[in-house]
Amino acid sequence: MSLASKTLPVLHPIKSLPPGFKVNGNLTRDLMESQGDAKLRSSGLVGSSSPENDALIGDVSEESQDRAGGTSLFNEDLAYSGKAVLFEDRASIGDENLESVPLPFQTISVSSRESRNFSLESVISLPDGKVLKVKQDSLVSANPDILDGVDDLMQLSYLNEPSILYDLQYRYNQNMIYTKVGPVLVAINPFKKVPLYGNNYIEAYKRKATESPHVYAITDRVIREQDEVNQSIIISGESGAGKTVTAKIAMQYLAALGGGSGIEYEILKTNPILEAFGNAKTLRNDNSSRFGKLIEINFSETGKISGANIQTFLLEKSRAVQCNEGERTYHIFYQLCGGAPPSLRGTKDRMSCTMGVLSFTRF
Ligand SMILES: Nc1ncnc2c1ncn2[C@@H]1O[C@H](COP(=O)(O)OP(=O)(O)OP(=O)(O)O)[C@@H](O)[C@H]1O
Repeated sequence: MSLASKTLPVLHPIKSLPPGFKVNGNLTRDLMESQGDAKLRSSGLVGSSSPENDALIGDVSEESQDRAGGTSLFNEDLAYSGKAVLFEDRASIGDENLESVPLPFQTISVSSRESRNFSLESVISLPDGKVLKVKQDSLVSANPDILDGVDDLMQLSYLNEPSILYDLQYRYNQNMIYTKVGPVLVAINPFKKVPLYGNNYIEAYKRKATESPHVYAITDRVIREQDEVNQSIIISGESGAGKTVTAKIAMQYLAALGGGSGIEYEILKTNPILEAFGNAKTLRNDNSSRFGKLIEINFSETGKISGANIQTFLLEKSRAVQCNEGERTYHIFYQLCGGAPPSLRGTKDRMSCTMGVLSFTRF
């Protein structure tokens, strides 16, 4: 039977789920991958599965249907209607090819039905016109359009994995690689030059002319609050996430604000030396730090940098003598060989061993 031949009932948007509604469980990644991946993800309509949810979602559907009689309840806020999640119970529509079925609405919408094995299914119409059929217990709430690209994820009405990914991607597409989650800063590695750094930006954050999330903003707060108590910035992430670059950006801001004594340049100049002995090319990162680093920067009472202490630990020592296919040992070995006169290059093996011992004693 063709769905097009049916008269679809009017669908009413709801701007939030009934009070007391909870979504438990984890994102069903499989579902996203199998059901139109990015498009479904970008709709924010992907989610969790649990027996409780089955019951709860059943309740939602019924309650939504009850509410559908009173449309004024749902039309009160236009801002929420652009990307509304619609629930509607209707008769079975069989296994027809839903991809080709035109539906009479533009927004993301959901209709549900009970299949033979009693698990609820939903039909979702994406903004680009695609129609998908998914298990209803795999859906979570989408946020309204006005929350697209918020700079603090805490502002989202529905904080779930698809909503977070959608917001981060939305911002990333506009070169906004930084997003706040309360006091935490999330950075997406752009792997390209983004116009977010340099003196103009440093000045803007110094004068508080902008409040966009940024490493500069975090560092600025650290400088201002260190009068009261010592401050720390912890940078974490997987290999290649951008920790080293982020630390350098923070240090540049510290140098720009707390500079004057000249020590700031000495601190910045330690980076190439440490990286020569402790960084190497890996399959994930051409300049991977193979050691941990704790940098302490001291400020005088006048707010100027007065000294620094850099501790390194957990160097991956085995890399000095062996590494995986496609990876390299520490940069220093190649730099020394590259700069050595031809007469010395013939003794490369001996030089590598010597430098290996040197790097062990340094760390
Ligand atoms: N803010 C950024 N802008 C542009 N490119 C960046 C930025 N952050 C990181 N990158 C790119 O990503 C690469 C990897 O970053 P980085 O070395 O800082 O990662 P990491 O987290 O320190 O990795 P590892 O743990 O392996 O040392 C950099 O060499 C650079 O090309």
